[in-house]
Amino acid sequence: MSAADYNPDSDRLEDEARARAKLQTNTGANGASQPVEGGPSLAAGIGEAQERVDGAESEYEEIEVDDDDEVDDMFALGSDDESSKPKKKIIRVKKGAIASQAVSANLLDNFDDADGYYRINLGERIGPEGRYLVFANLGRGMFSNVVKARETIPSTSTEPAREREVAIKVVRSQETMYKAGIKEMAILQKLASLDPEDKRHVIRLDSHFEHRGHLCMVFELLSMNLREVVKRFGKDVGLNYRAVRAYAHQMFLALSLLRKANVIHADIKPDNILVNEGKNVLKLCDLGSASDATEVEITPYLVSRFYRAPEIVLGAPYDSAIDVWSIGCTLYEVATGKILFPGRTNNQMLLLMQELRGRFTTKQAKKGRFAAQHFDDTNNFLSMEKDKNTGVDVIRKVNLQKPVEDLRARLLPANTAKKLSDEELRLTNNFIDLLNRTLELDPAKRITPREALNHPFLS
Ligand SMILES: Nc1ncnc2c1ncn2[C@@H]1O[C@H](COP(=O)(O)OP(=O)(O)OP(=O)(O)O)[C@@H](O)[C@H]1O
Repeated sequence: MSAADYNPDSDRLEDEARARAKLQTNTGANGASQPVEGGPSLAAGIGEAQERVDGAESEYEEIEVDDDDEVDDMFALGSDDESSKPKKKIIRVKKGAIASQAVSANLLDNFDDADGYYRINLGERIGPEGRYLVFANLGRGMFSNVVKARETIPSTSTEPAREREVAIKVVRSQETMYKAGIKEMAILQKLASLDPEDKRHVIRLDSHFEHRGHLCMVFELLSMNLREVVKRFGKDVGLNYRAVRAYAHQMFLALSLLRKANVIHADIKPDNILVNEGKNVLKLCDLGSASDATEVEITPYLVSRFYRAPEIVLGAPYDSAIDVWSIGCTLYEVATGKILFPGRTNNQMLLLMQELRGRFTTKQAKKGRFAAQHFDDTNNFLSMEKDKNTGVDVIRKVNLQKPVEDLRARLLPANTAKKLSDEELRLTNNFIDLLNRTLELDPAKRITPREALNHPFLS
């Protein structure tokens, strides 16, 4: 499956299940919608907004914001030309106050939508003393909407006032999400304390505040996520090996930091890896599913499906090796522009994994809590399929002796190999070897981040 065809939104239902499972694990709650305790009432919120407008100075300022209707188009284009840049529009807002259009919209309505997302208006100021001026939307996930804002940093006795751009993750106003956000911040702070010089490629949290019952997390601003990079610069063919190598190196640096901190990310995928404007530096982001390696819970929906390690699907105990598996799937996608295991169900994921990597050992096929759903007593794989003629669900027994797919054949077809220089051939062979080691079905045999950093592809 081409990575460009993949629509992260099509996984929403499973994502909801995943989020619920994860929130239960993280916070002991059931993930049901509940307003944040102590969150402002609608009436109080309107009063506050009105007061700020009435009390503000009469001057207006003109602000350039993204034209909201055009934002999605930026990601739809497969090119990097001028037309792919988001369109801008100028709006007038009260200086230092909430944007007038934001107020009027909110007077008629609640501040949140039905799912607890904050309805942000471009041009709105949020944060202590309206410090952050929101001017673009960056993305929306299960837990939050993320916006781009210009921060005004007040002058000090030694430095004049200045501005910089930041990303703000506005968490949905539900108690469970709020708690998950608090946990995400604690993990980010732990990781930052172990990487004081910011050399390990994990996103930096700058500060946080509350806005109308929403936890707002302020991050360094990056340019786009890796799914968008592949779609724009390597649609269906992937990026060149120099880029793959640089990205792989940085991803394993991030993983080695997580391992040092005893943290499992549990949602690594191209969407959660951001790159800078120059596309030469990446940062691992979205630690909303992360947890301490000592407090893991067995759930078949952890990690987005295409990047989900076999031990999760089988319901076996797992550790930070699940992140290495996800990195393997991500690197394949970056190098080829195609999704490695595009399974529609957990059962199909296991079939695709075995077709490429060979059958599970008897021990693995028996070990996990969910293994009996996928294997019979004699370890035949039970592939759940639809009959091609009748469309009825059927179970096909698969007794796979050897892999039927081959990473080498996919990454180095014979006609390509002949055209490569010795150096290119060496690089490609090393990449195939690294991938094989990240995609070991047995987590105990899977390469560790430290070993990966010393692998010939990266050293
Ligand atoms: N610091 C940042 N700089 C630029 N863009 C960002 C930043 N943080 C997040 N984004 C954008 O917002 C999107 C959603 O962010 P994030 O994954 O952190 O949110 P989420 O609500 O936790 O999502 P999920 O559904 O994956 O849990 C990212 O894929 C990215 O495109």
